[in-house]
Amino acid sequence: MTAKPPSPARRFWAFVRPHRKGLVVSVLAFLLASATEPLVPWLLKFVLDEGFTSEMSFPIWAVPLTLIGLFAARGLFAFSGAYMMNRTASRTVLDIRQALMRSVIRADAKLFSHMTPAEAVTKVVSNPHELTNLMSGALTTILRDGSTSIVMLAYLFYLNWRLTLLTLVVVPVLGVAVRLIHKRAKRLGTQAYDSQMRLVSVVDDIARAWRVVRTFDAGAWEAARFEREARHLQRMTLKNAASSALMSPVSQVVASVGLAIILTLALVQAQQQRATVGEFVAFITAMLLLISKVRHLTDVSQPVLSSLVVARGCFELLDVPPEPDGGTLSLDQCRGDISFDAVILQYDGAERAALNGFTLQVGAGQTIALVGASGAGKSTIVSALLGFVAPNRGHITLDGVDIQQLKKASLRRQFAVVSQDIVLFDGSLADNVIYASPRDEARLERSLRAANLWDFAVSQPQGLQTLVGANGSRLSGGQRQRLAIARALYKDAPIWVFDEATSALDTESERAVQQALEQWHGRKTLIVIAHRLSTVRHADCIHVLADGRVIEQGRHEELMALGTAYAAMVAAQHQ
Ligand SMILES: Nc1ncnc2c1ncn2[C@@H]1O[C@H](COP(=O)(O)OP(=O)(O)OP(=O)(O)O)[C@@H](O)[C@H]1O
Repeated sequence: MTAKPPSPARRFWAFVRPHRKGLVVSVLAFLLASATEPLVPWLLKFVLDEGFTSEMSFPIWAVPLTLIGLFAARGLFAFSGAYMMNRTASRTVLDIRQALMRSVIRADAKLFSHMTPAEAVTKVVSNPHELTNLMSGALTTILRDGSTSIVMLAYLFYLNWRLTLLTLVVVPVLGVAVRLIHKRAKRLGTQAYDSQMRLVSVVDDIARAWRVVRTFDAGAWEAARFEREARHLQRMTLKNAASSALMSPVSQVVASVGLAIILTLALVQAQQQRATVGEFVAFITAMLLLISKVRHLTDVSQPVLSSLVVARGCFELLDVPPEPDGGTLSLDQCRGDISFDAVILQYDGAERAALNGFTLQVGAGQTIALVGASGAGKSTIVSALLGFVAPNRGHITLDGVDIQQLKKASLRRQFAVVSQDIVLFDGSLADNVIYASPRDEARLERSLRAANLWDFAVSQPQGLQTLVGANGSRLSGGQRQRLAIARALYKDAPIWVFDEATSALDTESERAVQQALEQWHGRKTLIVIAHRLSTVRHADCIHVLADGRVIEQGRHEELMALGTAYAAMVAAQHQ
């Protein structure tokens, strides 16, 4: 059983804690700023009392100087309080964002099957800011009105401790009412948060698939889908706000009960000649002031509640289990011998195994091809090789070592992969090739030339610094693929995997890439997956897959001579 995660408030505090010194300074500055407030009327009273007599006990210039000094001190304290509060808040936001991002980067791949990219953006970028803003706003109110409330309460005790103590009987009643409202507000707040995440995903879909939306003339349909979700969110937000807004009237009614009790008791006391009218008036005035301050304090509960809901939502990411690190062994640079031994692999929830007794031997430096109908299991082989999915049975080895014994990072270092769905980053051509490696101009040129993209790159006005747009939107399909190929080549890993990597290339580009790859033949292990069979005819061995296992294997000429599955596929493509 997994341990229950700490409450959102506790977690938030854990992020604020390292910056608590700044918070304390901010609180002190705010308190000092509010302590200067009574000094202004005091100064006026002093000037009026002392200054308008025949003998002044202070020089005239001292008055404007003290007044300006007082305001300057107040300004300084208020500024320092606000600055330190913002400093603490912004540093806390930074820490939360970093922790959330680390968690996403390390997360088990399952996370990405249910969290959309836009949800991740909201949780990592917006939520920490929103949460911290709400909390610091609430804290400022608590400091301002809380300190005055404490002073008022002390004054009330001083005036009449018995009556004050009696007033406090309403506190538990107020507590119960607040608890009930909180429970409802928390439930509604969570529903509103979930609804907001769904809305974010709808926007993500529409923005990402804008071409499809327009091609299918689905604008109205998407607008309706958006409106449904947006209206739901609006209703939930309103319900939540209404529920929180109940707090103020409920607390006032409860407070009025307290006030009624006091009034009655005070009148009874007065009847018995135990209190003067003056004392009574002073007491009631202080009490009314206290009630108004307490009302402000109860208003704070809404932002605090909302922030806890937001905190729960984004801190969920911290609980996502990280991807297991794999084994303990580390490989520096493997030779590139790969073997699959009777591997059975079935995805969670799938009806049948994607790999069903799959066996494969690849010698270091060989070029092998995997061909077969769609869904035969070719990409699953790549995922298994990279440790994204684990076999249910059988073994996969790299240079004779079971990959389960290797650390994931060490395993993945051995591969450069160009996958079916090209992913490019919103940077320049060069950034996309170098990606996360040290920059080496000669290697960059070599990779771009090998991918047949060099001429295009240097013909651009910005050259290698040409921006490719979001996910390479400014490039053609073939250019995107060639850029991904260049990135894989730049990585200079011992094993290259090209999963339908040249499907969008014209014949000339494809031939150029193939010729470039041939130069590495014998030095790199190359696994090519292709539907276009002309791409793989020169491979050292072609493995034909069906239903998760190899049904025939051999060189192109051998398989053609066999005249079975492969030959039939070739014939079909020549029709
Ligand atoms: N994440 C997944 N969860 C469940 N089933 C999956 C998952 N990925 C793939 N499959 C299933 O596993 C089988 C093999 O899929 P795989 O992607 O390996 O096929 P493929 O040979 O690469 O196909 P294609 O040529 O179309 O890319 C398919 O039946 C597919 O539906």
